Order: sequence, then C-alpha cells, then structure tokens
Amino acid sequence: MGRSNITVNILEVVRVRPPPHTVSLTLPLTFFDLGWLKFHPIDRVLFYHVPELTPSSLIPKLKSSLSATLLHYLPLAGRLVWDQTYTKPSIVSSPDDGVYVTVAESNGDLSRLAGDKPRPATEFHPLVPELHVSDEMARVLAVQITLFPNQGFCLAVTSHHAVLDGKTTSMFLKAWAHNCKQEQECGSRDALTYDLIPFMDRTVVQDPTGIETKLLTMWVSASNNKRSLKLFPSKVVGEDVVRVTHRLTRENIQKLRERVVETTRAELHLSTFVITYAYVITCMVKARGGDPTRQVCVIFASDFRSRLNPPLPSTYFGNCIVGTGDFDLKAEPILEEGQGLGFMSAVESVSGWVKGLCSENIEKSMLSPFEAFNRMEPGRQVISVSGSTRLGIYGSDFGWGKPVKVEIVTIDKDEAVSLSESGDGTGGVEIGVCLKKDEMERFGELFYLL
Ligand SMILES: CC(C)(COP(=O)(O)OP(=O)(O)OC[C@H]1O[C@@H](n2cnc3c(N)ncnc32)[C@H](O)[C@@H]1OP(=O)(O)O)[C@@H](O)C(=O)NCCC(=O)NCCSC(=O)CC(=O)O
Repeated sequence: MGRSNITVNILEVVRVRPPPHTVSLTLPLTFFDLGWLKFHPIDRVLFYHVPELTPSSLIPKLKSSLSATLLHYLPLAGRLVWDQTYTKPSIVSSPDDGVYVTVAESNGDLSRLAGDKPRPATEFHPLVPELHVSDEMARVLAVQITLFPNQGFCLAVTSHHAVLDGKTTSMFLKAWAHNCKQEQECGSRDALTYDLIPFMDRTVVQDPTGIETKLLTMWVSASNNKRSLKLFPSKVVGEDVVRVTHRLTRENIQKLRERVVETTRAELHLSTFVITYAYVITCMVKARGGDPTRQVCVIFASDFRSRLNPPLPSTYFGNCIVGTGDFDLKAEPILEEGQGLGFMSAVESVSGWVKGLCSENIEKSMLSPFEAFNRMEPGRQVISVSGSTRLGIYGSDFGWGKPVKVEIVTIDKDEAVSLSESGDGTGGVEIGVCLKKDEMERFGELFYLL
C-alpha cells in the first residue's frame, strides 16, 4: 500500500450563517445528551462522483442551501457553552453564529478513497474539519467540502456527539440535501417535509430519577471539580491501521439467519442488525485471538425515541440513544470452532440485548459506562457500532446524485465498526472496519468463509 502522496489544500474557511433576522436560541442539554458530553465528535464523509462538476457550480449552492437549512436547525449554527456559573451545558445560537465551512482541493483518487479495498485510515483525516472545543465552549458542527477535479467531491460533517445522534445528523443531511437539490432544479425551495423538520421541545424528555444530576456530578468530578467541555483525549491512529468496507448481501444475511434457525429452537430476535453485528463480533474476536479466558467489551447504541413511554416524535432533535451490551463478555464461547458455534453464541448475546431494551433500564445504561471504563484493564478489546442500518444516509442527494460511498472516519479512533444500509438499495449491509493490517487480513479471511 505504501505511504500516501495525497495532498489536500485548503482554499478557504468561511462561516455560513443562517438567513438574516434569525432569532437567538438557547437549548439546554438533556440527560441523553449529557451521556456523550466528552465523547469524540463523529466525522462522516460522503463521496459524490460528478466528473463534470466545477467549483463555481458547487460551492455557492452548498453554502446557500446550508444557510437556508440552518433556519430550521439553528442549534447547529451555535455553540455549546458551560461556564462556571451554569449548572449544566446549553446550546446557544445568536445571529452572529454560523457553521465553519472549509473548502479544499485534493489530488487524491476519489474512486479509490470511496472504494472498499484496504486504504490507510490516516488518508481520510485531511478530509474532515476540526471542531473547536475548549473548557467553556464547543462548536456544534463543522463542514468540509473537498473537490477532486474531474472526479467529484466529498462532503465531511463533524458533529458534536452531545448535540446530535445518528438520527439527528441524518435528518439534517437529508434536509440540507433537499434544499440544495430544489435550488438547482427549480431555482427556489419547497418547504421541508414534516419528517425533516426537527422537533426541539425539550420538555418531552422526562427524568423522574434525576439521571441528569448524577451525570453532571460525574462529569464535574472527572474534571477536578471543574465544569469543563474538554473532550477525552483521542487515540492517535497509527500508519499501520487500514480501513476496509465489508458487505453482507440480503442473501448472505438470510443464509446466516437460516443457519441459526436450523441450530436452535430458542426464540431469538433475528433481525438484519442482530445477524450482522453478531457476525462482525465473531470475526473481530476470532481475528484478535489471544487468551480464550479474556473478556471483551461489546456495546451498541439503540434509538429510544419509539421505546419511551410516551414515545418521542421520530423527528426529535438531539440525542435519544442509550448504550447496551456487555462490558465483560467472555471471549471463549465466541472463539469456539466448528458448526458455527462462536457465531451462535454471539447471536444469542446480541438478540438478548435487543430483546431486553426497555425504558426501565435507561438509568443503569447511562451511568454504568463510567464505572466500567474505569476498571477495565488496558488493551481490552472494545467492539462498538457507529451509525446504523436504517439511517438512510445514502438518501442524501444534493442534486448531483446519491453518494457513491459514506464513511464514518472516527471508527478508527476506537475500533468501532460502522454499519449502514448498502448504498445500492438491495437490502444488504455495509460494514466499515479499521484494524491494523495483519488483524484486518485475518478478519477478511474469517468474514469471507461465510
Ligand atoms: C437497537 C436496534 C439497533 C435493533 O435493531 P433491530 O433491527 O434488531 O430491531 P428493530 O426492532 O429495530 O427491527 C426489527 C425488525 O423490524 C422491522 N423494522 C423496524 N423498524 C423498521 C423501519 N424503520 N423500517 C423498516 N423495517 C423496520 C424490520 O423488519 C426489522 O427486521 P430486519 O432488519 O430483518 O428487516 C435498533 O432498534 C435501533 O435502535 N437502531 C438505531 C440505532 C441508532 O440510532 N444508532 C446510531 C447511534 S448514534 C451514532 O452512532 C453516531 C452517529 O451515527 O452519528
């Protein structure tokens, strides 16, 4: 693979504001948001293949449609603030705020970057913008547009995880894409459809047991009794880490599902997500190998909008996700050889976690990571999911067609895998994986044994 000679030159950094006369806004964080306060931002890159595109036809349209979209998504133009006199952080947005947009140009090969084959993980880093974060203030969203002359462009969105979950980010991207496409096709914009207009009333989030206060106490004590928005330090991604996209077709998933049904009479939840994640966990644990008595941390986030009683609107803006899984899962049953025993064990675990999702467990799920991550031995394998199989991210057509590929860049920081519905709309799943090269080779060999 060799060292990369891709260059990315920054042409400009501009602040895109909402339309004039927009009001100021303050939106407090809820306990769902607070759980993610110090987690690294999520960097997504959407690649578009448009060889005939010129910068003058792309950049002004993306900027003006972003401005129009911010009218509905005002918190994204703003800042997260937490000074020493506020009990909890809030998002504030004033008319002078805006989203920083970086415009860049690259000599890279878009088809290769947007392909599936092994690529150095670090090659994606110059494509994503920085999100400014200090003790008192954090930007909420940053955007980078990188042009690949005669090939197309990529759009990177870096979002603060205490403000946006996957559902909110995908809703915003679809709204922005809708506005941009309309502007090109009709020279004007239709109103956003109901499903793209965010619902911002925070009073619908109930917290009868005071999860918010407990989380705030933990964050303050984790920062030497200071109120600080500083993020946890991120792991440096080595040059030996590669990014690969693996795919399961709808038929592959069905074949795996039948294998489970033939093996057990247990009533399992055999959704696309359960089969896919169990398969990925099996390959990850086997690719790492090692001491069979070791423990593995396996987690994923679930969307609780429809799981709360009463449910929240599906368009609720902010985080409404809860982490689930097992911090101390035994590797041994997953490492079992023969008759797909390891896979069966992983399916039973993931199925059990999904079936067990209920609002009564929210407090435990929100608070337990603090204790668990403090006591885990260094180097424990941690498997987690970024994105999801039903966010519809490939629907983000800004007027130049659907993205040819979407990557979640930040999975390389914490050995997460990214999941998304396959871009071709055939019901398969795309799985983004970042591992050291030798471990990735073992993962690939196991994955394609199917
Ligand atoms: C917990 C889950 C992952 C479990 O998924 P499952 O698919 O197993 O379970 P489920 O009950 O939702 O769906 C089971 C079956 O119901 C049907 N079904 C359910 N919802 C559907 C929908 N919207 N459209 C079509 N079918 C649907 C399907 O037939 C599916 O089976 P079948 O699948 O076989 O057709 C999911 O419910 C969930 O919450 N997903 C969203 C997670 C999320 O938001 N992640 C992002 C975290 S934030 C993050 O990571 C950062 C970021 O992204 O920026």
